[in-house]
Amino acid sequence: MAKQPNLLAFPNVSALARALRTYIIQCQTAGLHRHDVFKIAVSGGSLLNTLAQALLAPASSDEDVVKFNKWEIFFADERAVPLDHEDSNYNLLKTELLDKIPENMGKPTVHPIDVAHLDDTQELADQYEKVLVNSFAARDSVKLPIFDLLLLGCGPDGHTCSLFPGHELLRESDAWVAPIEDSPKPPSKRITLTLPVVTHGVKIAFVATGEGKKEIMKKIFEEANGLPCTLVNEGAGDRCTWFTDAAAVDGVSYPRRGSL
Ligand SMILES: O=C(O)[C@H](O)[C@@H](O)[C@H](O)[C@H](O)COP(=O)(O)O
Repeated sequence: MAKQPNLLAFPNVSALARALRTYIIQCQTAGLHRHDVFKIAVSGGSLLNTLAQALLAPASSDEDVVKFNKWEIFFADERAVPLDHEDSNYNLLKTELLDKIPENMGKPTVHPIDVAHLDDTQELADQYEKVLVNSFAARDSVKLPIFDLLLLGCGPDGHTCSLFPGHELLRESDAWVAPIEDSPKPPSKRITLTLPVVTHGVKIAFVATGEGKKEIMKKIFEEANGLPCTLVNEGAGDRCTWFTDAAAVDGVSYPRRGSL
C-alpha cells in the first residue's frame, strides 16, 4: 500500500508555527544540498500569517537559521490582479512576511506574476510557466519542475491552490501552470500550478487551522472523494505533511502525531 500522508496536530497555532519552522529548515537544508538554492511555492490565505510567525522568530541555534538569500519563492496560485491589490497573494506575502524580514536575515528572490498580462489569463499562466522553465531548466529537458517544498492551504470545500472540486483543471496533465476564469472563490480569474506539479514536489505541506476546517478535514482523511486536497494526499503519500491545530482535526479519525 502507498505510504500515507502525515497528519500533525498541535494544541495551538504558536506550537504549530514552531514545528513548521523546523520542518521548513529541514526542507531548506535538503534543497541547499540538492542545488544550493531553496525553491518554495506558497499559496495565499491564512497560511501566510502562520508562515511569517514561523520564519520571523529568532533562530534558536546555528542549525535553526532561515537563509533567505538562498530562497526562491514562487506562487502556487495567484489572482489576476495588480500586485498591490488587496486580493493579490503577492501583496499578502509582502505585507505578512517580506516587508518584515530584518536585513540581517537576507533577502529572498521572489517571482510574482507578470501584471502586463492581467487581461489574458492564458498568457498570464504561460508567462508564469516560462518563469518556472527558466528556473528549473528547459521544459523539454525536465518533465515537471520539482519544488523543494510546496506550502499550501486547504479551503473549506477541499480546494487547494486554485484547483477546485470537480473542476476540469484537475485533469490537466500537460501544462505546469494553468489559468482559471471561473473560480468559485473570488476573484474568479486566477492562475494555478497544476496537480502533477503539486504532487511531484520533494515535500508538500498543508497548513489548516481553526474550527472552520474540521468538517472538510474529516472528508479529506476519511473518504476517497476526488477532492483536490485528497488527490494531493493520494499523489504525494508520505511526502505530504499536514500542520493542523486541535480545532481543525477535532473528530477526525486518522492517526495523528503531536510532533515532527
Ligand atoms: O489564493 C487562494 O485563494 C489560495 O491560494 C487558496 O488556495 C487558499 O490557500 C485556501 O483557500 C485556504 O485559505 P484559508 O486558509 O484562508 O482558508
